[in-house]
Amino acid sequence: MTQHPTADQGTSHTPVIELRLGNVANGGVMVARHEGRVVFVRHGAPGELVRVRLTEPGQGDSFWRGDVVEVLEASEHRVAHVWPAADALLAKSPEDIPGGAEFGHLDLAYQRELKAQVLTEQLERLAKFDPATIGFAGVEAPEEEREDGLHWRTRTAFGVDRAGRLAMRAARSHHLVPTPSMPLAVEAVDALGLDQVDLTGLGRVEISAPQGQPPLVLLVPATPDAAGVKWAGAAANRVARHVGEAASVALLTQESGTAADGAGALRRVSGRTWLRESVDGHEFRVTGEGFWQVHRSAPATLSHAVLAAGEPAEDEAWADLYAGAGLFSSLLAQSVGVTGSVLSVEGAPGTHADARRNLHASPQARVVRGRVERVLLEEAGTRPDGVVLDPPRSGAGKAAVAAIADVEPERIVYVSCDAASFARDVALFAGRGYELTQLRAFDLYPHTHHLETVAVLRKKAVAS
Ligand SMILES: C[S@@+](CC[C@H](N)C(=O)[O-])C[C@H]1O[C@@H](n2cnc3c(N)ncnc32)[C@H](O)[C@@H]1O
Repeated sequence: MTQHPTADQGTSHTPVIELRLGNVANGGVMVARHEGRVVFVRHGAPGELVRVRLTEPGQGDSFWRGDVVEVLEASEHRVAHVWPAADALLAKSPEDIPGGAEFGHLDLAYQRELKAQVLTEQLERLAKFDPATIGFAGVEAPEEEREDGLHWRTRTAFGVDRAGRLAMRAARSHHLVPTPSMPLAVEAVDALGLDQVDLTGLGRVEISAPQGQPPLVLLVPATPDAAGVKWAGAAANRVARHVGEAASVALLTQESGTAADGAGALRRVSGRTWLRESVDGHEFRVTGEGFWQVHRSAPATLSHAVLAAGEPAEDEAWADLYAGAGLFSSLLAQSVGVTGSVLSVEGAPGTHADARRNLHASPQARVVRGRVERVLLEEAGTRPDGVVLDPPRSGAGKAAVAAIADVEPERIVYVSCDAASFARDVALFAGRGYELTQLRAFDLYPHTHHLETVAVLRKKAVAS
């Protein structure tokens, strides 16, 4: 049926059209076609017949984007949204929907099916590789998951709206939506009641809430100049008074990029500026602005998957690249023992300092701060038994893949949180003679489109 975008209920700038949705694409959108043009649609499911409000469709655009506003024929996998505030069918406008729960209207098992389809499609398209050939069995639940997939985020970042309220950004927008409650976060986050505090003067509120420990509330000024820091300081005092001893409060006063870059100056307001995490009896200090896995089960789930994939053994030499606070390095150090070695490489200063402390009692671990691609240049010819890499969402990229391939590890364990950059890097490794031999995927971001993969790459056997 041919339909032209039509004005809908007086909102002439946001036309609504009827579409039959096709497959899921990377980013959690469904692909549909309208008069030959591709439309990427949020909040739907494959096969559904829906009415879609287009987002600023230009006649010259090669594709359009839109949001489901009404479901005419529903998928059998559609359920009541787990977070009513993020339900596109209840919202007045897409600008009123906080981002970060774009699969919340689908049952959990089906969310995992869609994630497996995206991973397969990315590997086929970017690496010309069919993961079924190595027995890829779909996306697994994390260890210790709740049936409803809620309350898993131990790290949650909020914005602050003009009225000084706790807020989250709408997806693909700068619009801030007041967010007094966040059901994907562990319960300790809502329990702080920061929606009752005037946060004027702050630009960001990052809450880290490890299990069994008081949370740390990290506050970032709305503007980084001296006046902005003063305003933020007053807000930080209000937060500290409100939470009392239930949480620590710190102010990040100088930023470069994100807090995880660790380049900021962390000022203690109350309590302490760091957290203690523990995994399988290993204790980790994590500085306020440092990296730690987000899902409460992620550190254990991923550590176990990495050890099972790489099988590090006594006496072996391993490298842990993009090592964060040393999560995998610690477990590798235990596996290789004092007669083995682990090179642990992390770029962010605060997180690197954490790794140094966390690996202090492991003389077999060498903790180096620097960019992976640079540090590995100095390791040429070392030929480690294994390398673990866990890069940020953008992946390792050409230079780091080349540097890893140059040291010729026997096996590579690649941990990734992005299907597209992972598939691109698999293709780069293939160009250097490494092939994918194992692949597991974990649903460490329930109700979002994200997933985590743990893969093994090995040098292809050369035919004699
Ligand atoms: C996804 S985290 C992984 C951390 C760790 N494996 C864990 O599970 O806790 C990626 C880490 O890589 C660091 N990083 C990003 N780019 C880097 C680079 N080019 N060289 C070294 N480290 C980098 C970040 O600071 C961050 O700590």
